[in-house]
Amino acid sequence: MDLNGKIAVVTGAAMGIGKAITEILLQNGAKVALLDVNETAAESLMEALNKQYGQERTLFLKCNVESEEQIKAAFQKTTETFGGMDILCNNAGIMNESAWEQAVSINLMGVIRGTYQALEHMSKLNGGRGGVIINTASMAGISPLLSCPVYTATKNGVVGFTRAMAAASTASGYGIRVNALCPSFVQTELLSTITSKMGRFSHLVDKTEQLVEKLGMLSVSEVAECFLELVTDETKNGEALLVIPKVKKYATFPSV
Ligand SMILES: NC(=O)C1=CN([C@@H]2O[C@H](COP(=O)(O)OP(=O)(O)OC[C@H]3O[C@@H](n4cnc5c(N)ncnc54)[C@H](O)[C@@H]3O)[C@@H](O)[C@H]2O)C=CC1
Ligand SMILES: CCCCCC(=O)CC\C=C/C=C/C=C/[C@@H](O)[C@@H](O)CCCC(=O)O
Repeated sequence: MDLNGKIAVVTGAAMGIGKAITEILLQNGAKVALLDVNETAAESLMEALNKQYGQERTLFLKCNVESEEQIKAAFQKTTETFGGMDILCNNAGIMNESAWEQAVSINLMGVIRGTYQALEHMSKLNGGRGGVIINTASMAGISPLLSCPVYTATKNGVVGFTRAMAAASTASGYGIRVNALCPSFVQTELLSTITSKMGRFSHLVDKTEQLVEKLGMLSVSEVAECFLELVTDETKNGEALLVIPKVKKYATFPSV
């Protein structure tokens, strides 16, 4: 898929991995709607992006992925402004084992809400052009993180939802590919604040820090490069791409 002139929506776009994904989309010629709850971070990012790429290439929309209404309104505004929707990255996520219901609502239900609303604009069955949806899962969606059982569950859910939606899309003729991005630890604010968010598993923080030490840390741009591969390679559908420092590998699952 050639990204030039394509229209993309990224959730959780103001910081971290979402910001890097937004930047790589812009570098490759796409227009991007940035959705986020953090207006302050988004506004300073928008100022920089407008200078670099021009005001007509980006749009910030305040949107909490916990709200179906807000997602619906944001996608409608994107379509009205740019003339359609070709790419969705469901990226917004948190790690908080204390506020675990909110983690499920953002990390898993937010991906489902985003995907279902996107079908209204992207599915060929609804007059859309088709396209691609990339869900930011995690390595924890394939291999469990003992300090974060709920986070692990949400990311396993995202991988399962991605694989089933890809098959449903093919069988239904939506014309949409659906893939999951599964990075190991990435240098972002989410990772730098984990110690205060492990709730009842705080005593296991050392084990996670040892794992970070052992696996190493990815930069957001390394993750964005892998996102780009999943978007542009039209042979990829229903894939979970595992990204670890110096390792990039498509996950395999037992077939029954
Ligand atoms: N940092 C890491 O080590 C890894 C992160 N991930 C996943 O990558 C995604 C992005 O994480 P990071 O960039 O690390 O986090 P981050 O905390 O740096 O950025 C997350 C962004 O999402 C936004 N956000 C949070 N809740 C939201 C909501 N309800 N609605 C809309 N926007 C919301 C935040 O305002 C922020 O701009 C998450 O899904 C995370 O689980 C996956 C693997 C590793
Ligand atoms: C602490 C929450 C941070 C959330 C950010 C992420 O999504 C990062 C997830 C990254 C990696 C997960 C790896 C899990 C690995 C384990 O299942 C296991 O393979 C490790 C074995 C133990 C060891 O080798 O020490």
